[in-house]
Amino acid sequence: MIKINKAACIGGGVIGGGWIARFLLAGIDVDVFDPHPDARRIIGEVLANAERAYAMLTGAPLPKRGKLTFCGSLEEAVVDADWIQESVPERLDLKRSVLAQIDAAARPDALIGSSTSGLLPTDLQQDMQYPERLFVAHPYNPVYLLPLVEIVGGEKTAMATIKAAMEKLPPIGMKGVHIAKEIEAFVGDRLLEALWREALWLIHDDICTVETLDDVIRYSFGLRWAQMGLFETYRIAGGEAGMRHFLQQFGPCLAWPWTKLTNVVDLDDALVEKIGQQSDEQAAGRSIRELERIRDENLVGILQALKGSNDGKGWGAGKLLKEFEHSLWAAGGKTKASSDLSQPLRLIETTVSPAWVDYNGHMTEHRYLQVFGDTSDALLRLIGVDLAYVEAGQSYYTVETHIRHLAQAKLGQAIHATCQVLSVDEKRLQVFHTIHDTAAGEAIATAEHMLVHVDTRAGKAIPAAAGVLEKAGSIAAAHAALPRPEGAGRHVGQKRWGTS
Ligand SMILES: NC(=O)C1=CN([C@@H]2O[C@H](COP(=O)(O)OP(=O)(O)OC[C@H]3O[C@@H](n4cnc5c(N)ncnc54)[C@H](O)[C@@H]3O)[C@@H](O)[C@H]2O)C=CC1
Ligand SMILES: C[N+](C)(C)CC(=O)CC(=O)[O-]
Repeated sequence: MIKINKAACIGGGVIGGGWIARFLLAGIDVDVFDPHPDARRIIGEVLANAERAYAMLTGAPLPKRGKLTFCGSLEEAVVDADWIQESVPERLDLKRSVLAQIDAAARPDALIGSSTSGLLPTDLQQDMQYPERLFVAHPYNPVYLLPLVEIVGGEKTAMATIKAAMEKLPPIGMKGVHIAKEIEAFVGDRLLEALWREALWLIHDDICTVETLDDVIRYSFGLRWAQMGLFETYRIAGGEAGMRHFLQQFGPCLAWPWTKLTNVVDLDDALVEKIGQQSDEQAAGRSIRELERIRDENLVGILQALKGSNDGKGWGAGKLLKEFEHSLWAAGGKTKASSDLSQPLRLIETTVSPAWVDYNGHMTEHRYLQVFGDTSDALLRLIGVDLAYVEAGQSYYTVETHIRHLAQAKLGQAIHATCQVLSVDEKRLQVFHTIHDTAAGEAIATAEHMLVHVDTRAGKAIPAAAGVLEKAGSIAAAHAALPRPEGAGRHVGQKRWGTS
């Protein structure tokens, strides 16, 4: 994969801030220029929310966060970047002059993406000396969670630029779609604008309030659209007769006066105030950052559900997340545990995600096994059982587990897991893991596992490779000096009634 080495973000508002978080969390250094006096605070808050979301999104080993530098000038920010993302306000004159400035200061081979929601790249590249490297990279808010980027070239954009831009998105967890012809608002915003236009008329005409309108979306087709688009959904809606039948049945309605799509509502003061008031009521006092956190939790839950769909192969944005995690394991999966073997190894740091919480309001039991499983995986990578080892046909399988629940883990709580290796021989690895409350340090749960080394193709136990045994053996030898964990070797016991 062709990676971005250094990014520059010009404009760090809603969208620029999202790009900054996306790059930094993918391990890329980012230089930022935004003259807004509160730029550092705003970007800091967006980044904090993004980090919170990523802690819930994935247990895969994220690279070390990139370095964030605020620059005093645009020129300073772009000078050594290989991807420059312009996200200044949506005004053609402003964008043109900013892009000309970027063009003059950037490396000749730098890619220059514009976040514009609808301006034509041909218009944006007018004042550039090297317009062949300019393209639209239109993202969706929040940029750090939603993977799509519409890539649109202008008349002077080189095909090599489009190709390079498309290739650089998967390593940061994003999906580029190349829009074949430039058109104002591209594809996504054309669709959103049609919906928005209609929505504004429905509020204007007092057909419903903003809350009712939003309920209509989020309780119905909004749920559908996260996993299948318009056409796949309508194919199913055509029943066994499929898409052709659907078009025959519902196509004629398009000629009926069901929409006001071609009329533009007058956003006069009265309508702005009406929508503003209804929106304030709907928000019920929640701040934008609070709303962002709720949105992010929901998006994380949806992405995780999609990752597990389709017989575990993943579906849509969930499949992309699965592939992204696979690349993270392959690249950074070499667990960086402390070399201090005089303590149990601290292997997993995570946060209790909303999708992990059950009807009792705390982390549900199978998620403990997930964290313990991740801890075993981290240990395995540490001793050399990485993706290459597994793909070559050998691995460890867990054959026995005993979990104890000692305290509760609540939503959003930071937790970490440690591992003490109890014993190792040619085929077996016995480990004792503990999940801790990171703030208080107390143990929340423990798990003892027996793992057996297998030939995965033959499906039988075989000795592990010499290098693996050597690494596991040295950890086990050091851990033998530690006190045997309280709870090791326990089974599920039951006191008899009436005995003390
Ligand atoms: N807000 C959204 O939902 C989406 C916006 N976009 C596009 O992203 C771009 C930015 O929009 P937002 O982030 O929403 O706007 P915003 O108003 O939140 O942020 C714009 C930022 O640009 C900064 N800025 C202004 N002049 C500048 C200059 N000369 N150099 C550097 N920084 C400068 C401002 O201080 C501000 O922080 C627009 O082109 C917009 O169409 C794209 C997708 C979604
Ligand atoms: C409102 N908007 C046109 C700026 C929206 C977008 O461009 C995409 C999005 O995130 O909805």
